[in-house]
Order: sequence, then C-alpha cells, then structure tokens
Amino acid sequence: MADHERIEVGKSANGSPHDVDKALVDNHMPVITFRAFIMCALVSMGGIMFGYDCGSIAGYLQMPDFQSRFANRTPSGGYEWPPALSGILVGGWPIGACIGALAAAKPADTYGRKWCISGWAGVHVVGTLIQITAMSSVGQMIAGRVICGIGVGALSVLVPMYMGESSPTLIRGALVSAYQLFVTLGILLSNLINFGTSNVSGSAQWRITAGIGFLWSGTLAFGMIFMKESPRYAYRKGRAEEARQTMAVLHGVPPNHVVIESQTHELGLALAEEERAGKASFFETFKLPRMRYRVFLGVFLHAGQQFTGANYFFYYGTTVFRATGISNSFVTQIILGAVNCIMTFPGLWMVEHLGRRVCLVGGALWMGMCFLVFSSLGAFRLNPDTATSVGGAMIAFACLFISGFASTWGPLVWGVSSELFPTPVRANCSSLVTAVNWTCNFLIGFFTPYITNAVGFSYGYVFAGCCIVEAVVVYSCLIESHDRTLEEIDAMYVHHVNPITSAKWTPPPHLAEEIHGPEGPPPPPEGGRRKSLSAVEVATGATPFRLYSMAPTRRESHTMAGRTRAPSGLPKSGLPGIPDSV
Ligand SMILES: OC[C@H]1O[C@](O)(CO)[C@@H](O)[C@@H]1O
Repeated sequence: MADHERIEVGKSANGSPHDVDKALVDNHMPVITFRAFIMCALVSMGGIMFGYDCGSIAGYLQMPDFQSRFANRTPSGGYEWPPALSGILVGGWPIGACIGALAAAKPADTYGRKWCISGWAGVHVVGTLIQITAMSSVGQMIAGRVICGIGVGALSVLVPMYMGESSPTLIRGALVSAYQLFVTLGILLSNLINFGTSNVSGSAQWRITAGIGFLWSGTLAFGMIFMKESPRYAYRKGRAEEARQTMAVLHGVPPNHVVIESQTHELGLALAEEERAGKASFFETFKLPRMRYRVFLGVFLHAGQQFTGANYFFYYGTTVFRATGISNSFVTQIILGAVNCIMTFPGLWMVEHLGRRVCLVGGALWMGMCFLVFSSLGAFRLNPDTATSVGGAMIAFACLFISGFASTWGPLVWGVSSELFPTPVRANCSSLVTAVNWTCNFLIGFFTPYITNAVGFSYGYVFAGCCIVEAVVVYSCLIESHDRTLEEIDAMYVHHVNPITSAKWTPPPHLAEEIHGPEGPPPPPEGGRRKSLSAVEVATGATPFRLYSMAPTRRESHTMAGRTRAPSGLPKSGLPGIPDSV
C-alpha cells in the first residue's frame, strides 16, 4: 500500500466491534524513529551501570591510593586485603543487587516504570556519592557499594522490562537481547578507564572511575523524567489513549495506523488472558505438573552461570594476573573485557543456529577444559622463572574461557530458564532464579579471596568441576526449546519427553491437537521464527510480544495452571483453590 495513503477499512485490523467504522491508515513505518533511538540509548545506561560497577572493583583493589585508604597495613610497610574485607567490598554489591531485584517489581506496578527507573538510578547516584566521598572509612565504602548494588539490581529488572514494553516491534527482540551486551560494554568501559587512571597520582586513581559512574546513573535518573510511560503499563492503568499515543510516537506513525490499532488490541487480549490465567502463589508453584523439576533446572542454570567462574576473572582478574607476574594486569583486564563484549555477538547467532542444548553443553565443556589448563598451569608450572611464558599462556586460556562464557552461558541462561516456566508462575519463578543468580554472584565475590589464599590457582579446579557437572545435568535434564512454542515446551516437560532426543520430538497426533488446537500451530510472531524469551520475561513474567500460551486456546488448561477443564489423560492443574473446570 502506498505511503501516506489513507484507507477506509470499515473495521479495525482485528475486527473488534468497538472499532467498526474507524478510519485506519497503513502508511510506511520506519524501522526506528529518533524518539525510539533516544529512549533506547537512555535506558541502555542501566545495563552499562551493571557492567561498570561489576568491572571497576577489580582495578580499585590494586590501586595504591585505594589500598592506602581502605586496606590493612602490613609490618613491611605495604598493604594487604584481609579476605573478609575484600570479600565484603566485592560481595556487598551483589547482595545489594539481590535486595534491589526482589524489591523492584511492586513499586514499578504502583508508580510506573519510568518514575521507578529514574528513582533507582537516583539511588545509584547516592551510592556513588557515598563511595566517592569516603576518605578512609571502609565502612562508608562498603555502604556505598551496597547502595549502588540496590540501584543496579532494581534496574536489572526494570530496564529490560521497560525496553520490552516500549520499544518498536521491529527492533524489540534485538534491543532486549542487547541488554547483556550493554552489561559487557560496561565492564569493558570500567576496565579501560581504570587502565587510564591507574597511573594518576592520589585518589583520582579510583575517584575518576567512580565519578564517571555519575554519567550513567545521573543521565538515566534525569533523562527518564522526559520519557513517556511504558504503553503496556499505561494500558493496564486504564490509560488506553495514552498507550496508543506513545506507541504511535515511538513507531513514527499516526495513532490510527493499523499496526498501532493491532497492538492496542493485543495489549487488551494479553491483559485479559493474564487476568484469566491468574497468578499462583509461591508455594502453589511447586504443585503444578513437573514444576519442582523445572524450578530445580532454573535454579541450577542460574547458580551454574555463576559457578562457571566468570566473575572470578571480572572481580579479581587484576589481582589474579598480578600474581602471574604480568607487568600490567590492567591491560589483561581490558583484554578479558573486550573478549567478553565481542564474543556476545557470535553467541546470539549460535543459539539460533545450533540450539540451546548444544550451546550450553558445549560451552560448559569448553569452559571446564579452559579452567583445567588454567589452574594446572598456575598450580604446577608457574614460578618466577617461567612467569612470562606461563603467565601469558594462562591469560590465553582465560580469554578462551571468557569467549566460551560470553557466547553461551552468559546470555543464554536468562532466556532458557524463562522458557521453563508457564505464564501464571513465571513472575514467581523468575524472581527466585534472579535472586539465586545474585546470591551465587555474592558467594563468588565474598569467598574467592579466602579460597585463593588457601589453595591459590588450584581454586580453578572447583570451577572446572562445576562446568563438567553443568554439562552433564544440562545434557540429561534440559529439553531443547529452540524453535518450539511455549505450549510445546510446557507439554514436553509434562509428558516426560526424553531431553536427550527432545530436539527431534514431534507430538503424537492426539497431543498435537491438545497443544495447538484443531487449527494447528499458530504462525510465528512478526519477523519470522520464535526466539528465546528475554530478560524481560525472566525478570517480570511480562511478555514483550503476545505469547502463544496467552492465546485463548482450549489446550492451555492442562499444563498452564488453567482454570478450565484439564483434557482427559493429561495432568490437572493441581492448584488448590483453582477449580479444574469452570
Ligand atoms: O558478562 C559477565 C557478567 O554477566 C553476568 O553473568 C550476568 O549475566 C554477570 O554476573 C557477569 O558479571
């Protein structure tokens, strides 16, 4: 249809009766508008803040001015970090983040996404202020880290949620996946800035890096004031016209465009379906068919992501590589940060072409192998005479490890775990697994100094062992969800499909109809094949596009804690208080 051509369609794109006789237009829709670009650039600051905080501490611990203020003096006149101190300086941040992630959802539903994002970024500004003004009080420094963690943790839930709810359809999938990319970019930026300031004299060494942190959080806190509320949130609050106007502005089309009409209608359907499906309480979650198994898998994947050992390098890399005798460990940290950022791109391609199981099992085996070599070199070959060659080889294996992490377990775990959970329990399960991720992140941050003090580089064998266990568990327990609808994944777990052969599974005819209804499988969403769910769903249970499972098909009941009658021969919802038939 020609651009700007006005058409009378007689009724809405969805044929909804209330829109009959409304004039719709179907003119050209740009891929991205200036307004949408500014919105995305602004909220991506949330991802950068995550990575920046995570990556900067490694450098601080090695900076002489930071040590002279906060570390303990040794009898020889130097400085040392008692394990408890460095552990809490590093680990206080993920503990704060865990609290922030758990606290974020409720106020975001009450006050709206945009004001909460601005507010939590403001919390981060306060945390940074506390850190930067610390003269020699380590308690103040720790408090600042925890407060920054609270801000980042809350934003780790809200930023992907806002992106998913607001960004134009055509770029939504790419943008939401890009969140992990911004995290890796933040790590790299902090590594580069630490490198630049490490030779500056005085407290500017670390205060410059910390001060630049204001740029991300201050811009986000201030900039959000001028952003529009997420259309999905506005719609839920009964402000349908505002939602329509916002979508129109972000898509660069008039409010009566067919796409806006269709999306407004879908918001209505999604909301009605969510209300119909209801929410299961935390304990009811475990009574659903095979939910204990699936929750175990989700928790395992998130704990596993942390116990691959990636944060051993991101938090303590500078210390680790100084111990190998490498002259500038800040450079090594930059190399690791760059590998982490760049290798996230092939990961996005691999998961779509090789599938989840191959990526996760292959990634875990690869990382395990890298840690085996890394630790063996450090434990048995490293001595003052071999420091340059062995230290160099250790850096090479650390880079190979990070490549494996960044292209598999780093980004994939968030999407894969969310595909495990049916709609009514997704919010509960997602909070649980996010909290597990942050808690394990804390465990690595806190206990690493104790363990490395005791066993040195042999610590890497623990991570190697974890990676191998992870490969075995994923191989034996995780169903291949690539190119499957949520209904199929759900049914495959409920019907005990063998994970090892799951990629080739086709539903027997009677089940195919239960899954898809008599019309067969629904068409894929805009833009081709269905992709893994994003951090949006993980964090909130919200869905950036309308899920197949939210379509009001009759089969949903048997696996999705539905309120309708469970089809014969299939497990019932098992939820107390939710009747099997209505
Ligand atoms: O890119 C590395 C970063 O990614 C995460 O695993 C989150 O997915 C962080 O814990 C880590 O610091």
